[in-house]
Amino acid sequence: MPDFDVAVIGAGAAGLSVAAIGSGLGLRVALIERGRMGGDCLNYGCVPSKALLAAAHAAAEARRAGRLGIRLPEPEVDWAAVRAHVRGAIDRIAPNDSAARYRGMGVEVVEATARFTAPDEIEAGGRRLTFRRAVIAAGSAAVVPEIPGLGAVPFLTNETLFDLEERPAHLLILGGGPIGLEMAQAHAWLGCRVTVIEAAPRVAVREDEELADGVRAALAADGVAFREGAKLLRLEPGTGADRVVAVLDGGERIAGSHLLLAVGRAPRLEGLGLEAAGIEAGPRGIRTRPDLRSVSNRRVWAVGDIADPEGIGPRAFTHVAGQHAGVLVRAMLFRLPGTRVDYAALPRVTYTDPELAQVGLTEEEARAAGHTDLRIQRWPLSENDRAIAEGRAEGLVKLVATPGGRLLGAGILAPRAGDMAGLYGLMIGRRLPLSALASMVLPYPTLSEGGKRAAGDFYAPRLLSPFTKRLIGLLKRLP
Ligand SMILES: Cc1cc2nc3c(=O)[nH]c(=O)nc-3n(C[C@H](O)[C@H](O)[C@H](O)COP(=O)(O)OP(=O)(O)OC[C@H]3O[C@@H](n4cnc5c(N)ncnc54)[C@H](O)[C@@H]3O)c2cc1C
Ligand SMILES: NC(=O)c1ccc[n+]([C@@H]2O[C@H](COP(=O)([O-])OP(=O)(O)OC[C@H]3O[C@@H](n4cnc5c(N)ncnc54)[C@H](O)[C@@H]3O)[C@@H](O)[C@H]2O)c1
Repeated sequence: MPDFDVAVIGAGAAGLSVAAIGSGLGLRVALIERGRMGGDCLNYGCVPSKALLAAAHAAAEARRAGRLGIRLPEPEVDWAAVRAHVRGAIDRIAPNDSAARYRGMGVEVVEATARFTAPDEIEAGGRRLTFRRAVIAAGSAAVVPEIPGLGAVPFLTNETLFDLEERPAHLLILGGGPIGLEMAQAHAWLGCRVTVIEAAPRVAVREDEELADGVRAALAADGVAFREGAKLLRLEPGTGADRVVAVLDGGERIAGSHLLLAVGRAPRLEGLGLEAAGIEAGPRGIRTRPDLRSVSNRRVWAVGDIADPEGIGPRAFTHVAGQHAGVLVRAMLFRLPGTRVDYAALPRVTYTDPELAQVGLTEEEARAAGHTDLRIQRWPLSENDRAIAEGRAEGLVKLVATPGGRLLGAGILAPRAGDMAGLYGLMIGRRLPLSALASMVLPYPTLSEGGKRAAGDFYAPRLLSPFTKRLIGLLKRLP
């Protein structure tokens, strides 16, 4: 008889969900965590980054109130108080993820590093735990790339950025993905000089180009400097307050006070003892089947940032960790056949202002997936009454649909775009046609009307066609 029905490695978003559901279903669950309960999202990711953005946003709102006729003095940024706000947000949520709460649920929380010692055994904190099923939820960590000179300069990652005691005078950010862009805008709004160095031809390179251009323009207006398509040759120690110098191909030298690495994430595979348990993994994570079961050890499953279902690489989001937990419970515990991860309606949001939300496929992704004939429906916020009333009319809703009106993807560039994303996820997931959105009654005036107008436009050519006009001509003669 194994010690545990389920042994979970990692108490981040993914592991916590699995442990809570498992113990709720009456299973004997061990949850092993070597660091802070709550993992990256709570301690070094979503929560501190959104808390910092909220503080920065308040400063930005004060500065731009002038567009509405309200002139305020330049806001004073109290860095220590901003940090206290960020810490306070983490502390407020932490009890939900705490060891005490999970022990109260009946979970055996082991505060130690876990490593497999056999296909059905884990060693943690000097204990050997046998299991019926193991779930690897060890997450991912910031990539520290091999750049000449990196070892000789101080650098930050998401694990150290939010603990900075002093406000950076000039923050150099390597990488223009969601972390780089969110942190660029937050720090610019908080009064730091910011330069983003991006190797790809443009920042937000995975996002729809039209929408990404809008994000870049907004950040540039906030004072963020960009070097796109830049090759960083080496890093050198600087002098005085400028502690880091980035030397680019072409000779440009950019001196900054701090350097943030935001060049992607790597699965935390090291030290897990995967070989001892015969668990296959690659650079993108634990190789699993679409139902998240390891391809090589039937007792083992993987969820969250560390899982690589079908070799497509991780989708590193907290909501994906939650989705994985749901799939795992159906496949591993209820053994429902056909259960699999499905990313067709997956949302992702870059929480800049305006936010960039994408649900399902971008136009480029849809074409790459073999949809050669697409209908692209756009609605600019400059045509949205609420956006105009609020003086925030830069942005766009862009729908990607089949010629028959099936929605494949929706991109939104707008304030709080993420809050509008759910509707499109539901449409794609339930295969609802654009007519469902076009005929929906939405409250006026709201930004969400933009999507309805974009969907309505899809039917406009048919509605206003000569055939319809002839039909109306006939119908009007009826008594
Ligand atoms: C700056 C930043 C901002 C982000 N913002 C967002 C956002 O706004 N929205 C969003 O959806 N996602 C966001 N993310 C992504 C999100 O944080 C991750 O997708 C999510 O945390 C993944 O959860 P996880 O449980 O897979 O891994 P993690 O949260 O990384 O948890 C894994 C846990 O496993 C533990 N562990 C690892 N190895 C071992 C071992 N051998 N033994 C014991 N314990 C171990 C680790 O200590 C860790 O606590 C952000 C990420 C970052 C870095
Ligand atoms: N809002 C959110 O949901 C949110 C926020 C932050 C992070 N995340 C998750 O975390 C993941 C990681 O975020 P990220 O921004 O670190 O990674 P990313 O992989 O999304 O972006 C990294 C960027 O760095 C660039 N890059 C790579 N090497 C470089 C180099 N040597 N020099 C210059 N640029 C280089 C890449 O071209 C890319 O544009 C995201 O993909 C996402 O899944 C989500």
